[in-house]
Amino acid sequence: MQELKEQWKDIIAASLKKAAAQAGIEMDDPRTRIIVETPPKPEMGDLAFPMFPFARDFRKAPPAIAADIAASLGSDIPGEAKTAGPYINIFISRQAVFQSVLQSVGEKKDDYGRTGSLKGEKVMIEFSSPNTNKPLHLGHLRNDILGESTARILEAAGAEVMKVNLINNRGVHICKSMLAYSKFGKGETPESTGVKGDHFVGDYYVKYNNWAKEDSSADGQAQEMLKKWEDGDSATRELWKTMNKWTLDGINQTYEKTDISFDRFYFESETYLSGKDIVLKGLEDGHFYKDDDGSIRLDMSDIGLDTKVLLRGDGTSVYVTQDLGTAIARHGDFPFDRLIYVVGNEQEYHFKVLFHTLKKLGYEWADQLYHLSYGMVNLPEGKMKSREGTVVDADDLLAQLEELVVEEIKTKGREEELDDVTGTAHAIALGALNYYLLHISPLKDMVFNPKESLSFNGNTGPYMQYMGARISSMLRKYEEGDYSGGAFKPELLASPEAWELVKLIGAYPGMVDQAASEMNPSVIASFVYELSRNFSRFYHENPILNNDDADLIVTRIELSKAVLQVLKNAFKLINIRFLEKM
Ligand SMILES: NC(=[NH2+])NCCC[C@H](N)C(=O)O
Repeated sequence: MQELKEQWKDIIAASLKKAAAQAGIEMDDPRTRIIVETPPKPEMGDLAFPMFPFARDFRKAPPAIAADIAASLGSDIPGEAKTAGPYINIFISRQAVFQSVLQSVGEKKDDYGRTGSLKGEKVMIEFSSPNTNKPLHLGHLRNDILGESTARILEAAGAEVMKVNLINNRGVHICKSMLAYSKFGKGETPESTGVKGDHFVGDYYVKYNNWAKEDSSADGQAQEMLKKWEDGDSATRELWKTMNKWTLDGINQTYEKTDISFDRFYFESETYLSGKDIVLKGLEDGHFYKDDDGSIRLDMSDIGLDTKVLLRGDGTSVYVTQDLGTAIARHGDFPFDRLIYVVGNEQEYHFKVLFHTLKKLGYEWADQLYHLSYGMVNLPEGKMKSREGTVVDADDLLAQLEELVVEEIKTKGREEELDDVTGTAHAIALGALNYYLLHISPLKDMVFNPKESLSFNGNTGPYMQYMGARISSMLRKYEEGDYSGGAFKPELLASPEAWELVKLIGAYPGMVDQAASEMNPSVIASFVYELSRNFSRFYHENPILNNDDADLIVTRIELSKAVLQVLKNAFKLINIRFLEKM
C-alpha cells in the first residue's frame, strides 16, 4: 500500500510540474509539499490530495487547480481520479493493489512489516525484574510478555533494542528464605529432592513465614543475617550464592519455556550501593536538601508532590537510590535514546520520583524515560488452585493449561495426526496465555480466564494458531496435488472478502509502526484477530482448491500464502508460536 501511495504522489507531482511548466510558472519541487489524506468515507476514494499548498504557485483557487490537474492525468494511470472541491480523490485500481501488496509480501517474506520508522534509535527496555526468594507468578507472565513483545515490535520498527532484567537478589526477604533453609533445610537440595530450584527456595520462604508467626525473634534474626551479608561474612555469602543460583536456574528455565530472553542481566547486589554518591553530589549542587533528621530529600512541590527521601539519615539507601545509580550506569553501558521500564502500576509514584530526580540532576535523557505501566491480573474466583492461596504460580498455571490442551487434543482424536503432542500442547497453551494477556490494553486490570483463553473459536491465541495451521494444510495439499497450469491473475480477486484481506495485509507495516509508537502490543493482537477472521470469511465464500479454474486456484493460493506470511510475522511480534499442524 505504501508503495502505491508513493507511486500516486509521483504521478500528482509530475502533473503539477508539467502544468506549471506549461503556464510558464517557476515552482519548487512539489513532491515535498504534497499532502496525502484518506477521504472520510470509502465511497470517496482511497487517497485524497488537497490542492491548497499550490494556490500561490498557480495564483488560482484550489478547486480550479484540482480540476486542471485531474483532467491532465489522462487514462494511463493505475486507478481513477475525481475532484471534490479542492481535493483530487483517487480510486486506486484494485488490480494494482493486489499486484503491489502481494508482490511486496512475496519479496520481503519474513521482513514484511519491518519498517524503518525508528531507525537509528537506541532503546533499552527493562522487564520481568523478579526477586530471588520466589518463583515467577501470573503477574510476571503479563510483565514478561509485555516486555518481550514491545521489544520485538520496536525492533521491527527499526530500533536497536537492548532487553535487560534487574534481578532483586539482596535484602531482608532474600535472607528470610536463607534463614529458613539453614534452620530446616537438612542439607537437601533441588537435585536431591527433584524440586525446581526457584520453587525449592520459594518453599523455604513460605516456611520462614510460618515459623515467624510462632517465633517473634525471626525478623530480628533475618536482619542480623542481612547485616552479615552486607559485611561480607563468607558463610552467609556462600549460602546466598548457592540459593540464588537455585532460584535463577529455575527462573531461567521458565523464561526458556515461555520464549522470553534478555540481552543483559543487572543484579541489585551489584547496583544497590550505586546512587549514593549521586545523591550526595546532588545535595552539594543544591538540587536536594538535608532535613532535620539528617535524611537527604527532594522537594517535589513543583510537580504537586510531597518531599521524597533519597538517602536515609543513617546514610543507607532507599529503593529509588539504587534506581538512580542504575539508570546512569545503564546510559553509560548503552547510550540509549529511550529507556522503558515495564513495571506494574503500583509503582507509578516510584517512577515519577525517579524520572523527576534525574531531570533535576540535569540528565538530558531523563525526558526519554518511560514507565510502561500495567494493571493487575487475577484468575476468576475459585477457578484454579494456587500454591500459597494468593499468588498464582507461573509454572503451575502453564502446566495446567497444557493439561487442558492435551485433553482437548485427545477428545478431538488429533493425537495420531500430531508428531509431538506434548510440544504442540505447550505451544498452544503458551499461545493462549500470551494472546490473552496481550489482547487488552496494558493499563487495564484483567481476569485471566484459562477456559476462555483456550477456546478454539473466538478472540483467542489458539483460534489464530488454528487459522495458520489451516492455511498450511491447504498449501500442503496444493503442493502435493496436481494443480499445475494456472497463472496468477489479480483481476480474478474480485470478491469483497478478498478486497478486505488485501487491505489488511497492506495495512500491516502501518500497524507495526502504530504499535511501536504507542508501545502497545495489543495493536498487533487485534490486527492478527482481524486478519484471521477475514481469512476465515474469505475461505468460506471463495473456495480455493475446490475449483475448476486453474488460474483462480493459483490466484487465491497466492493470496492465502501472503496471509500466512503476515500471520507468521505478526505471531513473532506477540510471541505466539506458529504451528504447521494442530
Ligand atoms: N528498575 C526497577 N525498579 N524495576 C522494577 C523492579 C521490581 C521489583 N523487583 C519488584 O519486584 O517489585
